[in-house]
Amino acid sequence: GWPGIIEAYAGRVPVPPGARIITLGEGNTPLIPAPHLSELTGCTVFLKVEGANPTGSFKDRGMTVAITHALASGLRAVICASTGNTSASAAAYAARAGLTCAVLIPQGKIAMGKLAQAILHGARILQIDGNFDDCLELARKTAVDYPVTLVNSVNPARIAGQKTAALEICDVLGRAPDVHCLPVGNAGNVTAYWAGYTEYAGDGVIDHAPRMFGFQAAGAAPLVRGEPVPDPETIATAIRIGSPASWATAVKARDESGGLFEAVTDAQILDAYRLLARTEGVFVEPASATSVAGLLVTAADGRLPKSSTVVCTVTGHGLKDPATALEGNVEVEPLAVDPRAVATALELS
Ligand SMILES: Cc1ncc(COP(=O)(O)O)c(/C=C/C(=O)C(=O)O)c1O
Repeated sequence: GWPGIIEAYAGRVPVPPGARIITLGEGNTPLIPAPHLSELTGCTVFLKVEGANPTGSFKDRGMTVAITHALASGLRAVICASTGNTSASAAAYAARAGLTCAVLIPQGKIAMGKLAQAILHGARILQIDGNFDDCLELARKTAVDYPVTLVNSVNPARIAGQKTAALEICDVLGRAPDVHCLPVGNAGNVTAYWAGYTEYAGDGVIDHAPRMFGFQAAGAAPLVRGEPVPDPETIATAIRIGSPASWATAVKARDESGGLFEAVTDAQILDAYRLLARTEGVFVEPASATSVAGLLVTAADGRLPKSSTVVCTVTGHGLKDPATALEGNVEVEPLAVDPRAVATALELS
């Protein structure tokens, strides 16, 4: 069976010699055709469904490596700031490794599914009166002063693990896509994908790397505006980040790939969120739908050439954020108990 990304890509994902590998079988996620999005855009669109990872997001790819290194270092605790998915993943992998996990999250701005994961995995959870950027600053300072390993995506082990999504896409497609769409928050993932694609191009495994199209929520789009956003706001809480830690490498990925960063509105994100679930059968959390919202916008305005082969990474499972799924999307009325009422309500007749 699939051994997890460290073993599957041994030699490309460095771990300390003799280290005990901490894995939950992450990676090897579905790369599925998206016929409806292909029809809408005139492109050949695939979805890289990262919600299929063990804790329901792409973070597991990086966390298996970061926790393997942390365990080998001899330190007994890890720490991370998180909008939710990093903390869920760190908590799971730390639990498996027998390490203590401290997570700093922005008070009141974490989706319930993610909080449930951190709690059940036994993380020590501190809600900070501030945003993600404040949490990250505090986590960084704590890791300097205390014997804890910072496992945010500023940790290179995270990037090394997360690049394997790009490798998998090339291994399955037999080529790189022309364009890769993904949501961008702290910008570790766009950095990691670019690292993976350029590694494979450098090794001659693929002829060319794709153009990287990174999308941010309009209220949290520092890379689009070219300056930090002091008070980022978006319903896509996973990418409610105003000062990406991997700013420089994200800009490098855009420029070297001939790609772009673009902002999409919360309304466009929610439309894509519903469209994905209702036409492609794929339930993702709002931040993940940002990549599809961006695909639709750039296809409509001509920046995405027709007939392109496009991969959209959808980064987290929809179950992470049940509250948003229920908001305004459900007509829940009491129903009479006779079949006629059912048929009428379901418009079966
Ligand atoms: C579902 C989902 N989609 C996209 C992103 C953006 O990735 P990056 O650009 O690499 O940050 C995140 C990020 C989450 C955190 O940053 C965290 O969990 O602390 C996410 O959870």
